[in-house]
Amino acid sequence: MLTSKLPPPERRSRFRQELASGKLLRFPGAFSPLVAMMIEQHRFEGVYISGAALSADLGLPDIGLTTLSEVASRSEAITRMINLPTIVDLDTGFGEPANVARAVTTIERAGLCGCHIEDQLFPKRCGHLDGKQLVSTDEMVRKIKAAADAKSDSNFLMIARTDARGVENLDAAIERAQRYVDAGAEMIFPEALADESEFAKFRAAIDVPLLANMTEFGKSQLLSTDQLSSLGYNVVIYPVTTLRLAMHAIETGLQDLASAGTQQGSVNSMQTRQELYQLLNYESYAEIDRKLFNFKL
Ligand SMILES: C[C@](O)(C(=O)O)[C@H](CC(=O)O)C(=O)O
Ligand SMILES: [Mg+2]
Repeated sequence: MLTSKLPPPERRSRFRQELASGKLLRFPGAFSPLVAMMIEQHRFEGVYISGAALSADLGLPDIGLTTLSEVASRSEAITRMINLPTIVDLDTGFGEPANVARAVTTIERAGLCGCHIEDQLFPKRCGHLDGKQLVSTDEMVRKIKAAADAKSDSNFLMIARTDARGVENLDAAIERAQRYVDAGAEMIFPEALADESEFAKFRAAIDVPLLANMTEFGKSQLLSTDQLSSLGYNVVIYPVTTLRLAMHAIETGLQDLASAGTQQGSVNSMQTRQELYQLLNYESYAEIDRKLFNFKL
């Protein structure tokens, strides 16, 4: 109720333990605190805060237009309402190594368990589009070092994403990832790998935990949790899935309302009032009022 009672250091150390278990941890993306609460209700292991979903929610394309303050405040609002670990997408880190350091500090203070930065040249693109450009390996290494030094909780997870598979090739992506690990990245996010064999090659070459991005309508084959577990991946994100589901449902409902002149035909597809109140834990808020109004000196 109101806010999570789990202090961030405790949440991060629990997350580290889960990660060490070797079990694949599933992180669907949440574009709002309410969606994050539903992800928790459905017993997923964590929540991902996607740059693509966050910018789309603001009506903007995912080309690096959002500010650190916007990302931090949304991340904090989402993290506050759940006990699950949250990981956020910091795009290219909002600038040079010093900006990356400030971004990591800000996000850590917002209570998150980890973040990723990517090796694209600003302005960035969705990792599954053509025409991306990369910064040099040395430049990215400097950003990773700055990020690793900026952490104050050693359990805050620093993830490096490489977009090199789509720009150069798989070997170049592996080479970059190895350099990023040497620079202090504790997990690697290999963006836009094509299929199972590429996921397997990446796993064989890299010693730290790996994150798989199962975004729809992109360049990667959609692999199941069973496939990703047997491939040895540690975290899987479904970054824009909830937003795409919601937007499609909203569109269908609005079309129905416009054509029929009533939403009656869509009521059975809606979350009910009771379901919403349960998710919000409404009853325990009502309890505050009851206690106060029955209070006697
Ligand atoms: C993971 C990602 O960076 C995101 O912002 O969620 C995107 C997802 C997408 O656009 O589908 C990406 O893969 O670049
Ligand atoms: Mg992104």
